[in-house]
Amino acid sequence: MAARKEGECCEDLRRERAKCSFNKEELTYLMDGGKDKTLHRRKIEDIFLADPEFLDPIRPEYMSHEERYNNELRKACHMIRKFNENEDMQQLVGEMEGIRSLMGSGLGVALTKDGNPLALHFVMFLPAILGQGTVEQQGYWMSRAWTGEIIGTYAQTELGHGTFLRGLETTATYDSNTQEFIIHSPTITATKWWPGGLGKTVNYAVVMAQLYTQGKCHGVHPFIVQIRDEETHQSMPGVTVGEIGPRLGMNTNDNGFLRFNQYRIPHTNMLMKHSQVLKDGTYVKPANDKLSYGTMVFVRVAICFDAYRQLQRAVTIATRYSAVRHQSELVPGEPEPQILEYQTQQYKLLPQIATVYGIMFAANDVWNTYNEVTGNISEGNLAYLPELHALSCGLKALSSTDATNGVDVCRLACGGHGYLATSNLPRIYTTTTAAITYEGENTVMWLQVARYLIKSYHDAQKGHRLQQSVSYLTTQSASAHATADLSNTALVAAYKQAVSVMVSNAAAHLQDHISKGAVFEKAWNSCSVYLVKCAQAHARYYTCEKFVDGVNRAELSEGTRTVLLRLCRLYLIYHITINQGDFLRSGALTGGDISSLEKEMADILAALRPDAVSLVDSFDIHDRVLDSSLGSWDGNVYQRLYNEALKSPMNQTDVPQGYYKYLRPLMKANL
Ligand SMILES: CCC/C=C/C(=O)SCCNC(=O)CCNC(=O)[C@H](O)C(C)(C)COP(=O)([O-])OP(=O)([O-])OC[C@H]1O[C@@H](n2cnc3c(N)ncnc32)[C@H](O)[C@@H]1OP(=O)([O-])[O-]
Ligand SMILES: Cc1cc2nc3c(=O)[nH]c(=O)nc-3n(C[C@H](O)[C@H](O)[C@H](O)COP(=O)(O)OP(=O)(O)OC[C@H]3O[C@@H](n4cnc5c(N)ncnc54)[C@H](O)[C@@H]3O)c2cc1C
Repeated sequence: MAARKEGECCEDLRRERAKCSFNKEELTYLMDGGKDKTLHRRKIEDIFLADPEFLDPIRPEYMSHEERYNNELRKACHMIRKFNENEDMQQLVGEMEGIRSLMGSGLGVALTKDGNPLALHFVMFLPAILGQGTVEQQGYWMSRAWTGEIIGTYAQTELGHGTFLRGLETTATYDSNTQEFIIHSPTITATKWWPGGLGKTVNYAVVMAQLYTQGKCHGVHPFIVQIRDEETHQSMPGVTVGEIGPRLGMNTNDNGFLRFNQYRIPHTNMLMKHSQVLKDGTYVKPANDKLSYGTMVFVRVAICFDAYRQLQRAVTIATRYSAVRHQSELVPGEPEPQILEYQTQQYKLLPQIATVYGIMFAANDVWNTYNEVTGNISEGNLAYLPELHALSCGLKALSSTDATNGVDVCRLACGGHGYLATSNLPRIYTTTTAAITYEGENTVMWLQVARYLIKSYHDAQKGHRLQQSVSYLTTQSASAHATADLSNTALVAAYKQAVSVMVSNAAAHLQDHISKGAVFEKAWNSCSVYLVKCAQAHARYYTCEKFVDGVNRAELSEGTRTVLLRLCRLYLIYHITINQGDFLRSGALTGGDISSLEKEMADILAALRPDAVSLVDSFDIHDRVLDSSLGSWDGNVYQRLYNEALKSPMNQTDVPQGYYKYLRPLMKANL
């Protein structure tokens, strides 16, 4: 694939690549999950990227809002048609996992650029049917939805409530006479607001609504609701639906609004895997009333994968650019160095490369936990649901925050050119930062993790056995740092000790407020800034541990292991130095330890510097997926920037219309 590997590259990048100390392909295989998967991914990329239908007539930034939507919808539909019409393709792409990559942060970002109008159909509508529907419901709805005969979204958030699900106002009232549910939006704040694809694309939605039957409310439940006519695509009588207007990014996801006026749907449209309403209106409770939140748990895990893939793209662009860009003087009189020579630039970029691996190892672990726990749930064992909930909230929040901050660091690391749309860093940023808000706003996610930590801490005090991810909360009094040991194992132990002491302090603060007369909830709010810090420290510890385990377990040649161990070590030290107060206050590390680690970090930056470009090359991101004038394989940065500028519609005429209309009358006013 010329754009990825064989193309001529500039002298700077050629020299960088010649310095590589490890086997790049090994790291590519590790990230993909094996050589076969890498070859498979490349084959799919070749097929889809060779298809001219996925090219844009002009840069989307130059199109109107509606033109952009139509352009992405055209490509999204072509993608599905290409997938459906060809059995080989279906086998090649693979089922859910493959189609999600076409829709999302893998190849998807090269095919549809600023949000795919069909994304929610695959990312949430189908998973909601699979996770919340009975076997019969899955059979009926999946066969229609899989081929695109019907297109759906997930409509939960309302104008008035996104975070607080128990506060949702849309109602689904069962009428046993007609065996129908009546879906209704009683207030303006009950209007569904945000669902992707809802604005103009979908004709169905999984609607989350307060279930009323036999005069009693049973909380939020999922219903399949037809929004638009299957023939005319007009909104159904009793349904008002539209698009919510321009957003910071993801503007072609056509996020929408939706209101219901006493709108009737059949009894069979309540998704009844976990709880049921019998035909006579009797309500049958689920084994756990949070099972109806299951679709969100799934997507939170998926977001961790999106997060590191977006960061991979940003750091590939910024690192290659930093090897091509020369600026200032390091030594007076000598040629201007590559900006990658500056230690401060290395400190911006190399921790982002390490973060990609940290999130990847942790995400793989949470994905395995998700599969295990959901398997247990289907066999009636719900014991590990709280741990899965805490892990998925924590990793979703950590990965989306780290990736967003990291993408912005990469943008800033490219100076002025990073601010240009053609660098693609602005779009990567606006896409990544959305994940901080959607699928559970991050502060709220941290507080869910904190709730689990405090509960577990109290359980430990009572002598109960804790679940694996928090088992360290029983050992906080033991000194993790008895010797001057600063090995990886000792540093992970230091992370554990720091969180453990923080959680114990938080529990004491809570108790203090309660002793002074505060009710638990008020005491909780008074401690919530610190509780969020505990949750963040826990998720960081967890990621560090998975990073160390992941490197130890990976089968790698010596050179490749060395470079990955350096990244792992950088990750461990970097987060200790920026949170050193937690380690010092808990006694997990001394000031002397931190000074040694800071010194070591400087050495690691220098040791990793020669491999920087090869490390991002090993992410194996096709130029079309990077879509950046700064980050291409060949490093031909300046010519690309210039060529892209020439394509601006403003440059198709020498003198703009505005000159004659506004500027000239002003400039010539006194003549
Ligand atoms: C591409 C993507 C596009 C975007 C799509 C979207 O954004 S879609 C829209 C995305 N929208 C969002 O993501 C909305 C975010 N908001 C929410 O998810 C919830 O309202 C909440 C979790 C914040 C609180 O919920 P609440 O007020 O009902 O609960 P509570 O705080 O009173 O806790 C009670 C107990 O329940 C437990 N528990 C809670 N959740 C789960 C779970 N999933 N599983 C298991 N357990 C769970 C909790 O741990 C606690 O246990 P404890 O301690 O008693 O043993
Ligand atoms: C790009 C995008 C796509 C989306 N797609 C969908 C979709 O497809 N389907 C769908 O249903 N929804 C979707 N959403 C909605 C999204 O899930 C919600 O916006 C999100 O859950 C946050 O809820 P909110 O907007 O009500 O924020 P709020 O809860 O109002 O948050 C505002 C502030 O209040 C704080 N806050 C709120 N509650 C608490 C608390 N208990 N403790 C401490 N602080 C608190 C938050 O931390 C935040 O700082 C999307 C949103 C975006 C931005």
